[in-house]
Amino acid sequence: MLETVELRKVFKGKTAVEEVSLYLKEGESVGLIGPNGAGKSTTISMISSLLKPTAGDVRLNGQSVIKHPQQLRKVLGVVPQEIALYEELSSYENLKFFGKVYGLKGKELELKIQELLDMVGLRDRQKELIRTYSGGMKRRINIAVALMHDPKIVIMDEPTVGIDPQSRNHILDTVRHLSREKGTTVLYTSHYMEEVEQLCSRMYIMDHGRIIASGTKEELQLILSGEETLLLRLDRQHAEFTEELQTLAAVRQVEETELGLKLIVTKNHQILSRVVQAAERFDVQILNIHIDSPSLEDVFLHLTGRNLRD
Ligand SMILES: Nc1ncnc2c1ncn2[C@@H]1O[C@H](COP(=O)(O)OP(=O)(O)OP(=O)(O)O)[C@@H](O)[C@H]1O
Repeated sequence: MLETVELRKVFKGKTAVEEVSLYLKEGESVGLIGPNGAGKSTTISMISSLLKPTAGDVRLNGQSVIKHPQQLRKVLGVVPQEIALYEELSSYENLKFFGKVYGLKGKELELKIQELLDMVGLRDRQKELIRTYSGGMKRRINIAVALMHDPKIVIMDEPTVGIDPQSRNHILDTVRHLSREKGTTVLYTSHYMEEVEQLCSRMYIMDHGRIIASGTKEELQLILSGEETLLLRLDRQHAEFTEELQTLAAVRQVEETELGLKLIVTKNHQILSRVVQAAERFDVQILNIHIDSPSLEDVFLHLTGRNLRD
């Protein structure tokens, strides 16, 4: 349905996006995930024709839309990171205004406004001024605005950053509703892996302007199929013990986490006894060991050498 072909963007000699080719099939929800500065917003701006690519193409049903974006604009709804609402108007009045811009009127406009207010869970607050809303509520109305013209394709740029859990849940439910009930095609960018895992059937992982991996959750996990994670809960932190673990041949990565010391190791019968021996040598007590398959966050760490939210 929608695809990008080797998109590239250079800002004053600095490459922000390089060879980004991705596609969305009709009705799919696809994640675009990467840390801050990876190039997600730049990619979205090029897809939605707000920014001209240095090279590459954006195609809707095989037709280039770079020179003639009107066709895509009709079917595309973009939810930007910034809030673009009139603070001194109520959410109802904002939706009415934007609905009219899209050519809606009369009963059709009223029905659409109420449907969207329901969808984002703010029907009972519609008379209140936007300036009295929380950040999360504004974000939800921003989403409703982008949906006023019933777009077939919706692109959301990190819609849940910095908002309260209730608004976050409403936003995630809205995306599910769009996908399941309306068959909307969704491109959802985030740096929260768990959101993309929950909402999307496929994902693209982006870092330093490039797509470095893509596929379903299961396909991406195959990247680390020869490995497993060990989570060690210890009686105390011990820097030398951690360093010692890093020298063990089977250990790929060691990371201090809130839950304990996390190791990504090559599947290996002897690793547990080596870890236990090292703990004895440094007089560290292991309270608990949890063995698991690597998560998508681990895959990301493996591919990029850093955590998504570093
Ligand atoms: N208008 C611009 N002029 C110059 N450099 C820019 C411009 N817009 C983005 N960049 C740079 O391009 C790179 C990619 O930025 P982009 O905003 O696309 O990343 P992102 O993945 O969306 O990150 P974030 O989550 O922070 O929005 C960054 O290094 C950024 O500084």
